Amino acid sequence: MTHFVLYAIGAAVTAFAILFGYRILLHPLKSYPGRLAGKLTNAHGGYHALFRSQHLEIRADHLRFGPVVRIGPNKLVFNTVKAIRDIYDNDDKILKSHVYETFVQTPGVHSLFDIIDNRDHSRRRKVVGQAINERSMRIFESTMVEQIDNYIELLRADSQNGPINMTEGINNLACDIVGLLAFGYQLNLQTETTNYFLVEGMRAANLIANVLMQFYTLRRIGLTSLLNFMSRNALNQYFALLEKLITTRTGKEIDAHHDLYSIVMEANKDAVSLGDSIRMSELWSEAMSFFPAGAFSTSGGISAALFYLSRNPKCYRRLSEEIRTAFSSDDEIHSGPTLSGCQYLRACIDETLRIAPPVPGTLWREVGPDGPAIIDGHVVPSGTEVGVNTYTIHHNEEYFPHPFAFKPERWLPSETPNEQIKTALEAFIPFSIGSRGCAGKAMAYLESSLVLAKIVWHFDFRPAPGKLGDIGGGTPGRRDGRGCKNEYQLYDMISGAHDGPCLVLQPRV
Ligand code: HEM
Repeated sequence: MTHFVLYAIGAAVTAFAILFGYRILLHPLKSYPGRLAGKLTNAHGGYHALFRSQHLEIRADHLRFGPVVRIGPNKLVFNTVKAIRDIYDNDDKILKSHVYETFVQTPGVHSLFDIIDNRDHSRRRKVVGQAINERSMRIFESTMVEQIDNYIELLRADSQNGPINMTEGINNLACDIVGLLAFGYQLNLQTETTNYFLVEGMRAANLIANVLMQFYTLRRIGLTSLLNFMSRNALNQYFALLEKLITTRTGKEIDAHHDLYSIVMEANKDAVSLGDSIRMSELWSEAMSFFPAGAFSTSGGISAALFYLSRNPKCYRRLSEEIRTAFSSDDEIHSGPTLSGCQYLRACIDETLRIAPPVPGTLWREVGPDGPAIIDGHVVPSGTEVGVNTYTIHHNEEYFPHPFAFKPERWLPSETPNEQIKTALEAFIPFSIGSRGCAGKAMAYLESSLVLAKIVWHFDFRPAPGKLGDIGGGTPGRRDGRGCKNEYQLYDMISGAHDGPCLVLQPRV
């Protein structure tokens, strides 16, 4: 028995020595710079994903090693605009990485986000995209505004009780909106705690999914099944709610709401073949994916905008003046020429999405079987995972001078030379680009614009006094990329988790 154990240990040590030796000395990516731990194993990325700090690590790696870094045995990250185009706008050679399989709960049931095959994806996107494109938003806007108005009234009441940490309320608002869009269902997260477990569960699931994406071997060896078993009570609660959402919705007429269900059911009627229609299981998996994709991201952007506005009085004053001049009453705040004419508002939103991208990580792609692919002049073999880290490129001085300064003016043609704006736009990828870029961009801008315009119209606000006012910023003295008091901290778990800002709000009307 003892001999057997010794042989097993010896065999394992030898196997690892051979594997690590290969990865360092013979691997096709051997000449790329990077940390030794990353070159040896993806556990390195998994570790940083667990601490939600991979975006900070990757930025530090680029500062140390240059524009191309090997951060996993088979992974390269780039930090140039050329690489953005070569990776994310190159469907012939580059696919979504296999690590997106992490999101597939039931084999064969995909959502838009995790379909790997480009043709399958394109078919699905044509249908699902209809629920969140500009046209759909024109119909859905009144439902969205109703939720935002509830939020403003709750804020008004809460503002009497002292400073408010804005993160939770905005997150609940965004989830309530997505619940209505995805299922035509009123989750009431803003006013009740009954369904709150859904948000907490999805946050935990996001963290786990990100760790598994970075260290995919854990999924291969069955960790997902183990985690599902360990969290079976939470999962049962989740499935019970899902069933309720589904039965409530399917119990109503198709056109009872303008939501994903009505849009998909209508599209299915027109489907030429069975392959073109969306199965029920796929529809509901799609609907659930709207929460992390559409709610956590949008709420992250809005919270970050409030953080930066509250700390940059000049920007805050300029935005208030713009909004309060453009709209003489709350009722006037809706989509249309006046809202889209609020250029400073749009500049504030874009500057927030740059400085605190709600999806701050690296969106992994994989060089497909028709490789190699040429990425920023590098010949990258098939099977290699490649990406650009959004947080890092958004803080690359070459494209964004003074990258840690909140400067909405950098997006205004009246104040910044066209050439500089063009350069910035090429490196600006909060929604990613290409065929796999965000399908909900129109919704994200509409929701962010309405929420921010309404908050600024209804309230004066400033950071809470004392320690509360520091919530959301970094901690001076920290040397891990979180040392800046005036930088909104992102905790990368696909969509970035965040906290604060904590504000004192004073109703104006
Ligand atoms: C500020 C808010 C938002 C940001 C920063 C954002 C960002 C992104 C990014 C970076 C991707 C690409 C993900 C990848 O390649 O893995 C993406 C995809 C996606 N987003 Fe958004 N998003 C936002 C809001 C929304 C909203 C409101 C929705 C509506 C439900 C939405 C729905 C989607 C969907 C369905 C995809 C998958 C698209 C595809 O693969 O075809 N997003 N988003």
